[in-house]
Amino acid sequence: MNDVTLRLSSLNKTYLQGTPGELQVLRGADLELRAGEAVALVAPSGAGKSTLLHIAGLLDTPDAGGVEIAGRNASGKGDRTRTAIRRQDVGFVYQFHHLLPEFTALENIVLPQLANGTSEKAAQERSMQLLDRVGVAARADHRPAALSGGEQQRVAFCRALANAPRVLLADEPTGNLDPETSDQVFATLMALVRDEGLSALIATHNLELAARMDRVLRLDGGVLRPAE
Ligand SMILES: Nc1ncnc2c1ncn2[C@@H]1O[C@H](COP(=O)(O)OP(=O)(O)OP(=O)(O)O)[C@@H](O)[C@H]1O
Repeated sequence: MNDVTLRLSSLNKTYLQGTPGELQVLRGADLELRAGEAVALVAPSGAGKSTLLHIAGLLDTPDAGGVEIAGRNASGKGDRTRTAIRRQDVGFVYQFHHLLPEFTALENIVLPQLANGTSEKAAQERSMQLLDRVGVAARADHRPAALSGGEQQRVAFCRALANAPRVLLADEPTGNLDPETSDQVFATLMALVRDEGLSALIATHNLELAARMDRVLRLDGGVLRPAE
């Protein structure tokens, strides 16, 4: 059985910049993320973590190499296919919550489900279950500005998982929180990842958090290697 939910093969990415010209960020990066596995991605600032996550989540394209998500090959596919794969099987979490400010916490989680064809009733139920799991159900009707930083990030996790993706990609998901809140919110994220049987690739500068995951990979010189 093929239980690889995210496969990155020989990814290359070069940015064209003014001076000195070209910057090669990825030089043959490979990754196999298995079902239910949480993997930390560590690297110095500017090494290419966000680039790798954007390519893995089909928000950007590599110059060469392949991306396969939940058994579907996205390489060389058009925007419609890539968007469909992304909507169904990829959830994103960023350092900042990026919730829509004019909608409530609940609505922020319901909306991506409606966009994916889920009925309003089912979307509401799933959203309330997720909010309950992260301990923010009592704040369902609050807008993001009326939530604490930790609560905002918990709601952002729920939104990322709204459509029950197979793969979660997170870029410094607790990087904007104070250490104590970061610790608690990270524990909530890991519990969600485990409950949902997700595969997660989580970029972090925090080596203590990285050590709580199943594996730690370092992005170094444009390739991924197991961290020492
Ligand atoms: N669109 C772009 N055009 C040109 N250069 C870019 C572009 N996006 C990123 N870069 C450069 O590529 C390198 C890698 O950027 P990236 O954001 O992937 O790094 P990162 O490891 O996520 O960094 P950080 O930890 O600081 O967020 C950086 O030197 C950055 O300046």
